[in-house]
Amino acid sequence: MQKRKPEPLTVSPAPKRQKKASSQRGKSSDEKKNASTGEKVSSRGSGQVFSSLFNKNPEIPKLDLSKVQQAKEEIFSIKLFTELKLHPYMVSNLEKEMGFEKATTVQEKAIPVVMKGGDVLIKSQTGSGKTLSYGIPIVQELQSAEGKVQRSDGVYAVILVPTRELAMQSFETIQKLVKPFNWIVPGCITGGEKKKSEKARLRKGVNILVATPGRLVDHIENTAVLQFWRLRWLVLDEADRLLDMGFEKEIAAILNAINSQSEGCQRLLLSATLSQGVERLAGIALNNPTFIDAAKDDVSLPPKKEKDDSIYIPEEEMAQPLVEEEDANFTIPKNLNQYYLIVPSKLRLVTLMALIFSKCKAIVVIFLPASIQQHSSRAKMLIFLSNRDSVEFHYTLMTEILNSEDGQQKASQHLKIFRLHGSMDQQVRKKVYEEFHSRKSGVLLCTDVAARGLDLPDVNWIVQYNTPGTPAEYVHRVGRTARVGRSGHAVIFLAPSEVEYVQTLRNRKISLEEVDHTEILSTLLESAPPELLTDEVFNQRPPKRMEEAATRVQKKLEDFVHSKSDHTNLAKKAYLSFIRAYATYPSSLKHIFHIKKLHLGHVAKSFGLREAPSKFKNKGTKLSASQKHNLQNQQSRKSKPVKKGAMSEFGSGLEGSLVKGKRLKHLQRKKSTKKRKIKK
Ligand SMILES: Nc1ncnc2c1ncn2[C@@H]1O[C@H](COP(=O)(O)OP(=O)(O)OP(=O)(O)O)[C@@H](O)[C@H]1O
Repeated sequence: MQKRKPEPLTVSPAPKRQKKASSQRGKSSDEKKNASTGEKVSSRGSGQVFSSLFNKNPEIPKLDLSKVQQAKEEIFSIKLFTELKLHPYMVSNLEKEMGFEKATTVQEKAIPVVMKGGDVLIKSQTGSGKTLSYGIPIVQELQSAEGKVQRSDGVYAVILVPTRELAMQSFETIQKLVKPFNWIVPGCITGGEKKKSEKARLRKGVNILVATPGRLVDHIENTAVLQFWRLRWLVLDEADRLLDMGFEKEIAAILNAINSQSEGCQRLLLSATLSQGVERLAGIALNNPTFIDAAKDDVSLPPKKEKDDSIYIPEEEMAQPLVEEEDANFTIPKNLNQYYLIVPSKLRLVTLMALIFSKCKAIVVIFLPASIQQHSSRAKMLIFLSNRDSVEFHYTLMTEILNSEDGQQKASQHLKIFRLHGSMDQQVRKKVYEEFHSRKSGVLLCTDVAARGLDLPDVNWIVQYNTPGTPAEYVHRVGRTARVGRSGHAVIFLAPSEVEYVQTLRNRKISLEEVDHTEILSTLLESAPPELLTDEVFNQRPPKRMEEAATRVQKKLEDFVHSKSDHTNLAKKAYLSFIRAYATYPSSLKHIFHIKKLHLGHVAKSFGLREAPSKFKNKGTKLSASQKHNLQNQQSRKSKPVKKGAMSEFGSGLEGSLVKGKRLKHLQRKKSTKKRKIKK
């Protein structure tokens, strides 16, 4: 049977304006008709009056936007790896073991430049093969070094990445690359793993070290065997993220430790959203770097800057947030279809459920012998949420709603839900990631811990249920699909007060098509699980209209939230975290994402709550002085760098304090004694 691709969201003309529902005044207390749907809704059953979803919603603004011409970047070059002057074993490994014959554009441009030496900044779209663009030259150089590399030599290359999952992924790629040169030993150290076993591996010797910043600082401070005398490469993958708020102290400590020991290594900074802001670091840590933009033909040599890389980097110098350049254009994968949904807050949750059911429901599960059973092409979906509490709430809601009492998934569902965020136990995080990575379908509810770098095969839908902080993070999130030339879809949910974000993206040459949220809701009629559409309050008659179906599903969700105090507390916690996260948008986006533009009662409904929790309860959208004070406190706390010991969202395990002055002086003293260079 022909595999069906999940059809893209239906793209419809700009949405019809919402009809203002007539008031329901004068109705009897327990029998009300939903004015716009005619649906009889009563307070029987759940003991609560269930307010209508479809009245008193803000107008849906009509956007007449012309398409913008997105920046183009050809993924593949015409160059074969055989033409890049690589060791024959390297080429056959790439071809036979990894299945790659042709270099991607960024690999063709970067590999020769990196092999020449000198610092390099590499900008190329998500999913374009940047890992190999630094991995191949490093392994190529190490395997050809005179005086064969010994494990006991220690670290020749450090590869820094912002998350544990990305560290594991990059480490696995390096492991594949060194297969023909098994005397070169790679290693990986990340927060959450056992420090003792990492120490043991470092003691035995690691030549290419992949690490998350927090854990590397920890070992710099506490593992004497970790030395940088022979370091030849320092790679910052997702460099703009590593140099942004939250990692600046660790990066400063790492650079100082390296500068105090190594004779000056080659620095490589990569990201799909590398902006000129990173040059600021270049002024401190890079030596006249070459700038490679895979979307451009030329390779630019920035102006000469004399600098002494033995300069100690004062931590405060690193503490300034990188300013995203207003005019930085980002390249979006060619085969990525991007949409936006303008959804009133009251309808947000039920619209999300409708999207999940319609994209991930079992299309047709063909009952054939397992050997030839085809996977029906249900979507494999990432859903980005603004914080861990929201992930936990939606995960609990969806898994329980879709599972029968005995925990078995209802036959009609075949919908596997996963969750991933920085507060999870590392072993659980690893198991969840590996299982989701291996599946053909399913839904991963996640925070931005999954936004960058992860190469998750078969992901074909990205749903941004909460808007990311910056356009750069938007680019990385949607970049989890449509990788290396494949196709994919991405949709972002926007409240009517947030539609200006579409223009913010357009200013970066990112063009989205509008989808009418009522069309998504209409899919409930055929794809919502039947048990969500009928119950004792609503008669068993299946709903005939979208509004009826949406009302019934929302009621089920609210009944679940109010059925147990644990559920209600989870929802309240998620609601409060959402409000707090909302207060932390960067100042450049504050005019779009401002708490006073939200109707908190409607926002509460999107967490299945029948009224806004008292802490932020208000009739209109104005916050009381104390609430404003609370939010401003939250905001100032959030904008400060992550405190030592605090768990950053990327779970980088900031347990270790930073490299102390005395340790650094000890390292510097040792610099003059022991130095040995690998001759080329
Ligand atoms: N030359 C190549 N030919 C085909 N596939 C490749 C090639 N090089 C890398 N890939 C594959 O492309 C995918 C994306 O690679 P990689 O994760 O390095 O991209 P990236 O540019 O680092 O993405 P991101 O910006 O999201 O971190 C991986 O599955 C990788 O195995």
